Amino acid sequence: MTCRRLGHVTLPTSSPVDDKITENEPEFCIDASCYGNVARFMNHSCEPNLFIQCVLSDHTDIKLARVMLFASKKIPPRQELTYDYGYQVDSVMGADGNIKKMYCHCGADLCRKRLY
Ligand SMILES: C[S@@+](CC[C@H](N)C(=O)[O-])C[C@H]1O[C@@H](n2cnc3c(N)ncnc32)[C@H](O)[C@@H]1O
Repeated sequence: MTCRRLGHVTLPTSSPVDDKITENEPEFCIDASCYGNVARFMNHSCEPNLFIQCVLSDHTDIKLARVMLFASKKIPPRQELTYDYGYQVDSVMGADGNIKKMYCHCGADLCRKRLY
């Protein structure tokens, strides 16, 4: 099964002795291809009005933190909610092993031009 990311969320690895997981590799990703909530419709922007944060609420397992979005500025009514997906350019590989590119259309003045 391929893993389609809603956002690039990196959580700490479970154990330093787990040699399958490197320090910079996320252990989990959010896959909204089959199921999701309204957040699956939020687009990326290089100048977003939301930021993403992992939050612990009713337990202390950092691996199962809730991924929450918070306003980073005052957002007028009817303005699109966006966050920075946080991909590094050239960090996404297709099933064929080739680096995948996705161009950004956020329209921000300081747009980085690539999602990944
Ligand atoms: C979580 S979905 C966002 C909702 C999606 N736009 C829709 O209509 O259902 C993520 C996908 O939206 C598109 N997308 C989101 N932000 C984008 C952006 N700034 N530039 C280009 N494509 C974007 C990409 O295809 C990306 O894989």
